[in-house]
Formats: sequence, C-alpha cells, structure tokens
Amino acid sequence: MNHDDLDLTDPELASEAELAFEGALRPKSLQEFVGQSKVRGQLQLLLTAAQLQQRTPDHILLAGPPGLGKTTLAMIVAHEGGRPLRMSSGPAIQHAGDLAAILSSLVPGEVLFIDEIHRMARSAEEMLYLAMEDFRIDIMVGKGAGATSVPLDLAPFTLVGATTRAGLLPNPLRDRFGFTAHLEFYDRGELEQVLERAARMLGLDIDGEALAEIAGRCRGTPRIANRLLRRVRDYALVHSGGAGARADLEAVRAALELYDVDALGLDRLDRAVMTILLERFGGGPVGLNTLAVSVGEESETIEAVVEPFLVRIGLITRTPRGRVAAPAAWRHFGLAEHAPGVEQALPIDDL
Ligand SMILES: Nc1ncnc2c1ncn2[C@@H]1O[C@H](COP(=O)(O)OP(=O)(O)OP(=O)(O)O)[C@@H](O)[C@H]1O
Repeated sequence: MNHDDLDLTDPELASEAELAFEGALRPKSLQEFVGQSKVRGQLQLLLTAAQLQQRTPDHILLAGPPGLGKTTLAMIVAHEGGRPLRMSSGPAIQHAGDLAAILSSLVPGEVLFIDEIHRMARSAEEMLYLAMEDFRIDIMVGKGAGATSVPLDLAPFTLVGATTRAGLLPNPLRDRFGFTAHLEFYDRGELEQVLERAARMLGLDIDGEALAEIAGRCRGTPRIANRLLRRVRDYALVHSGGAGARADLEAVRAALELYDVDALGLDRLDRAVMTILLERFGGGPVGLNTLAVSVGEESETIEAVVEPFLVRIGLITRTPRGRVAAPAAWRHFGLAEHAPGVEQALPIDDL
C-alpha cells in the first residue's frame, strides 16, 4: 500500500512496510509490554499457574479497539510459555471444515490465535465449543440419512481469541474462555514509553516535548503512535538533508500538520461523524445507525472503532436516547453550541 493511501490515524489500516516494522517493534514479554497493568498482572498469574501445574493455560479472550496490542499479547502468551503459535482469523474460517483442519493439526500445548473471532462462521463456532471444553471435535462423515459423526481427539491447546466486539460473541463461546481481558486506550505517559522505545529502534533522536506531542495525537493507540513516529522520522530525515534524524516539537507539529492529524489526533472518519452530529443534528441525540448511514460507514465500524475513542476523550456521550455531542466537541470544532438553522434530528432508530 502506498503511504498516500494510508489514513494515518486509522487504527485498522496497516501498510506492508508497517507490518514489518510492527513485527520488529513488538514486545516479546509481558515485562516489556507497556501499560495495561491490570491485564498484564492477570495474564501473568494465569500463565504462571499453568506452568506450575505443567498444563496448557486456559483459553483467553482479548477484547478492545484495534491497535491496542491484542496480537502482541497473543504472541507473548506463546513466547512466555515456550509454545508454538498458530495464527488465523474469523473471516478465514467460513466453514466448520476450515476450523477442523486447523484444530486437527495442532501440536500439544500450541497456542491458537484467532483474530476477529466474532466473524467466524456459526457452524465453526459450534465446533469450537466442544474443542475448547473437551479437546475433541465431531467430524461428520457422509451425507443425508447415512451421515455419521466420528469423534476426533485433539492435542490440548490454548485458544487466544481477539475481538473488537465482545458483545457480538454468543454466550456459549464467551463462557468457554477462562479469562477475558478488556484492553483500554493508553494514557499519555504509556504512549510516551511506547514511542521512546520505537524511536530508539528507528535511530531517531527526539526530545521529550516532541514525544509528548505525538503521544497526545495518536488516539490512545500504540499502532498509531508508531505510525506517526515514522512520518516524523521521515520529516526529520528529509529536513536534515539526510544528515541524521533529529526531531523537536516544531518538527513534530510541522510533520503532523502535513498529514492532517489534528491536535486531538482525530481521523477523517472521526471528523466526519462529529461534523454530522454537530452540524446536521444540532449535537443530537441521534441513533447509531442514522449516524453510520450519514457518513456512509457500517454501524459496526462506528461502534467498535470510532465511538469508543470519541467517548473516551469526552467529545460524545451515549444516552438512552442516542449519541449526544459534549460541550468540548463544539469548542474543538469551533462551533457555537446548538447553532441556529440546524436540521432537525431524524427519528431515533436505535439505542
Ligand atoms: N503495550 C504495548 N507496548 C509496546 N508496543 C505496543 C503495545 N501494544 C501494541 N504495541 C505496538 O502496536 C502495534 C499494534 O499492536 P497489535 O498488532 O498487537 O494490535 P492489535 O490490538 O492486535 O490490533 P488489531 O486488532 O488491529 O490487529 C505493534 O507494532 C505493537 O508493537
């Protein structure tokens, strides 16, 4: 993917170069993993207990917005226990047979990571229940009246599921995870630590003020922090005439302005949602589906990717009657609250 096509603050996008860079940057142990201290403590306990009892750790569900470290944690779970890791994703498992092929080839103790587990086919989900509980699956042989089910024992494994929408998982699946970790957006101090580490690895000489500025504009998300840092590195490199990458506050501001990353780090979609909410609906309340249709996006994306961050930074609130813009939103967009002449909100479609 070309950098020009990449929305710098979209936590779901990643270019090929970026994926390679992410791989190099991924912390390899819980100790190196920055932030999420509660989840880290919980995971450490779960892994140590399993090690003491010489068994495979319980299944783990990682829930939270994109780019907060779910894949990284899955890799750490495997790495800390010295176990092999198999990676797959919900959209790649469209039939029970796809899952059967993966499960039946796992080696004892293997960690199976399924990203976007909420997008797996229903028939596969049902197969997974039995596999998680009894390390067994039933394979259907033949068709129609002559079909029989043949049980197949599996090697004990640990499933690590990742989802941006824990609420979409059926209860029987959710209940089979021994532990659910809810990942939170990172605070500025944590993001500065992520950035400091990445800057060292990139060979970028950057001061504290400059790091703090990037930390404030990356949507509380390490993936975006690392991405912005790379653009700042490019800027610093080019402006030094290739002499060496050194960035200060001024360079960071100039680089991020060039890439349209505003002071709060809002991306195009965030801005589109906020502008519609403020200008067309007079600040709300407005239903999620109406908002999604108005910006031409799936309501799932608005709910899982856009909204959590806007709520977290206090630009919108969720009320029983719909989404409402907070006073800070009017200020950030330089608009007078409940500006005259706004269209009347459409009927509230969903809550
Ligand atoms: N706690 C952390 N400390 C340091 N770096 C981190 C941390 N969390 C994530 N990162 C970095 O952020 C990038 C994205 O992380 P990761 O791929 O694990 O996110 P994710 O939640 O799995 O995202 P997605 O669900 O979109 O795949 C990686 O480069 C990783 O190194």
